[in-house]
Amino acid sequence: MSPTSEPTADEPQHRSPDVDHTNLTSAPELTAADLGLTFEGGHRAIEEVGFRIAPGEFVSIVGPSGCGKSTLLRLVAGLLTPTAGTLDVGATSRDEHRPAFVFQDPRLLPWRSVTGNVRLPLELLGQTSAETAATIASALELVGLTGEDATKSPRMLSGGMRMRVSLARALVTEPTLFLLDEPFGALDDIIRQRLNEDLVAIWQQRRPTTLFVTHNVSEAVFLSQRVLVMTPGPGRIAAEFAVPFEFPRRPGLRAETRFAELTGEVSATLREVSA
Ligand SMILES: Nc1ncnc2c1ncn2[C@@H]1O[C@H](COP(=O)(O)OP(=O)(O)OP(=O)(O)O)[C@@H](O)[C@H]1O
Repeated sequence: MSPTSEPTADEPQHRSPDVDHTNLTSAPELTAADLGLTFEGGHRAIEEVGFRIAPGEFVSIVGPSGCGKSTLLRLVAGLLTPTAGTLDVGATSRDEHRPAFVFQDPRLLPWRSVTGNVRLPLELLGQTSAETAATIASALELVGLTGEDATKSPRMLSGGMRMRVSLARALVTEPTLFLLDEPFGALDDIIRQRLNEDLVAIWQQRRPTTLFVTHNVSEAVFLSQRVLVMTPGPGRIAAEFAVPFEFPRRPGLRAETRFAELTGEVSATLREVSA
């Protein structure tokens, strides 16, 4: 564990021989220094947040409820503007990095089929149905949905499948910056674990710079190269943990002593900062 308020990530340190680094040229580096956000009305959500996230890195953020995790993600997405400090997403325009956001609620349009939902971001980019067919098929395959699923209406799908559609819709534009806000929080344990395994595989294949917010420490450790722990609001980054496990992450990792030990350490720190 290392307390951190300044940018500390060191890209080579997080490189793993088991991970494909070939797509890293387009993924952004994220740097924050003394970052703060005070909402209108005076509520300080986060303050003095500092980090450096390497291009293509997978970082999870854990912290007590209300500590500002979603606020931090919204700042990185450009949905909020910092009221203090600096945040650099490695480009003058966030569009350059095609950011994609996934929320706990899949937010599918009920009147559109699975394909129609996944096509939406491409339509917003002005692409026609003929142009998008192959891209949509590839996004659906990436998240484990079949051609038969593609024709279904969202109401015919389980919660886990709806989340797969939400992931496909986010991935269809091939984002280089991937932001996920507690996406699997409403799912049962087994479905959640499968989606975790699939998400790691997708990240390995595409290598977007990824920020993942979760309340679940075990999920954070399973997925990430690094876990940041935030204090209660106004949130700061109190500690960070490097996750040294090789990729791909196998389901059996969760049963290993080294996994339990690291999860225990992160949980203990979270309890400490929350006390
Ligand atoms: N638009 C807003 N105006 C004022 N305060 C807000 C606004 N949005 C969020 N907050 C407050 O800012 C703080 C941080 O909220 P945020 O949603 O970022 O926390 P969080 O860590 O993601 O919470 P949770 O884990 O419960 O989802 C909370 O106290 C919240 O009530």
